Amino acid sequence: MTTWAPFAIGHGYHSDVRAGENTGKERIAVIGSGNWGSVAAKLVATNALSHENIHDEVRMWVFEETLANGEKLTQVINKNKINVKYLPNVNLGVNVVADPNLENTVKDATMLVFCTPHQFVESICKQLQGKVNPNAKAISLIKGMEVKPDGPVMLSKLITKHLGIDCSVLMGANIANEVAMEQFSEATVGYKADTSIAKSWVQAFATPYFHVAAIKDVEGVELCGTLKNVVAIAAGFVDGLGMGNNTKAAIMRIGLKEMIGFSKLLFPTVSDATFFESCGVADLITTCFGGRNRKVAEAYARNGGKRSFDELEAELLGGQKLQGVLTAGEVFQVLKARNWEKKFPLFATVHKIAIGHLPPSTIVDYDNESAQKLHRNPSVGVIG
Ligand SMILES: NC(=O)C1=CN([C@@H]2O[C@H](COP(=O)(O)OP(=O)(O)OC[C@H]3O[C@@H](n4cnc5c(N)ncnc54)[C@H](O)[C@@H]3O)[C@@H](O)[C@H]2O)C=CC1
Ligand SMILES: O=C(CO)COP(=O)(O)O
Repeated sequence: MTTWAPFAIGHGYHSDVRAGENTGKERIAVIGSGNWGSVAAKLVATNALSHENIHDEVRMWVFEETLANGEKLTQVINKNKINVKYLPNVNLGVNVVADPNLENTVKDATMLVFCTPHQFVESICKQLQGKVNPNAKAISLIKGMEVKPDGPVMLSKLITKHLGIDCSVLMGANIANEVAMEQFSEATVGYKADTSIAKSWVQAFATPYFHVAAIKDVEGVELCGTLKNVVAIAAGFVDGLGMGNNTKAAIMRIGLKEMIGFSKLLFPTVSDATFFESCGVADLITTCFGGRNRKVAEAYARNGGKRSFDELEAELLGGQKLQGVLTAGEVFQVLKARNWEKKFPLFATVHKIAIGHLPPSTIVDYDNESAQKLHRNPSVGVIG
C-alpha cells in the first residue's frame, strides 16, 4: 500500500512525473472515459493503490470535449476527480489522471484497458500503432464487433492485430452506475492461453464488491457481451409495446439460444459453460432489465418506430452511446453473407425493426420453420 501524497489531491499530476522512471511495476492506462470506462478507471485505480506491483498512477484517455460552462472535461476531471459528464457524483480516485493525448496516455503503460464505444476502436488502434510497449498486455471491456469483407472480427483480435499485443476481455453483468456505487457484482475475464496474464487482470479489477472469474474462452466471453445487446434491444421493444413479463422472458430465452448458436457457428471452440458465467446469462438479464439499449429501444417502440434511434439516443443518453443497434446491423451482415438469416430470426428481426423496415410489433412475429427447429431442441424432448 502506498500512501498517496497530499500534493496530488485536487491537482492531478503530469507526465513528467513518469520521466526516467523504471520501477519494474505494472503501469495501467485506460483508453476511454465514458460511463463504464470511468468505472473501469475507478476499479483499477483502487487496486493500483493497494498492490505493490502496480504503479499508483492510472492514466485515462479522454476524448476531449468542452463542457457547457466552457471548461475542458479533462481539466474538470483532474480538478475534482469526477467525470461530471459521463459518471457524475462518483470519485474516481486521487490517482486517476485524465489525459486528452492518446499517445501520452499509453506511454510507459504495461497494461492497457480498452473501453470506448466499439465504433471508435479501430481508429484508436490505428493512432496507437507503433506507440505502445511491445511487451504490454491489453484487455477489452468493449461490447461489439467489426465486420470486414472476409468476415466478423472480434475487437480483442482487432487490438492484437493492430498493436501486436495479447488481448483478453472482461465482460459481465455490470451496469456501470451500479458498480460505481460499489454494489456487489461479478465479471468474467476471457483469456487466450496464459494464466499469468489472466491472473494479472483479475488482480487489476477484482475488489470485495466486484468479483472476477477468469475462463479460457476469449471468443465466448466477448460474443456474450456483444450479442446480448441485440437481445436487449428486442427486450426494449417488448417493454415499449406494453407486453408482459412472459413475453420478455420468451424473447430473452430465444435470444440466448441465438447467442449460443451464433457464437458456436463462428467459433466452434466456444464453451457452453461460458453462457452460465456472469458474461452470459447474468449480463443478458441485467441488460434486458436495466440497460441503455433496452431503454432506448423501449422509447423507439413506444413511438411506433417514428423517431430514429439516433435521435432517441441523443435525447435519452446525454452523450453515452448505444451498441446494440450497430451490433444488430453487424450481425445481420454476417447472417446475409453466410445465408444464416433463417437460423437467427430474432437477430434479423431486431435489425429490420431498428432500420425501419419492419414495425416494432413484429418482434414477436417471426416463427418460421427454421426458427422452430433452432429454438425447440428435440434432443431434450420439447415438442411444438
Ligand atoms: N455503461 C455500461 O453500463 C457498460 C458499458 N459497457 C461497454 O463499454 C464500452 C464503452 O461504453 P461506455 O464507457 O459506457 O461509454 P459511453 O456510452 O458512456 O460513451 C461515451 C464515450 O464515447 C466517447 N466518444 C464520443 N465520440 C468519440 C469518438 N469520436 N472517438 C472516441 N471516443 C468518443 C465519449 O467521449 C465518451 O467517453 C461499450 O462497448 C459498452 O457496451 C460494458 C459494460 C457496462
Ligand atoms: O453492458 C451493460 C451491462 O453489463 C450495459 O448495457 P447497456 O449498454 O445496454 O447499458
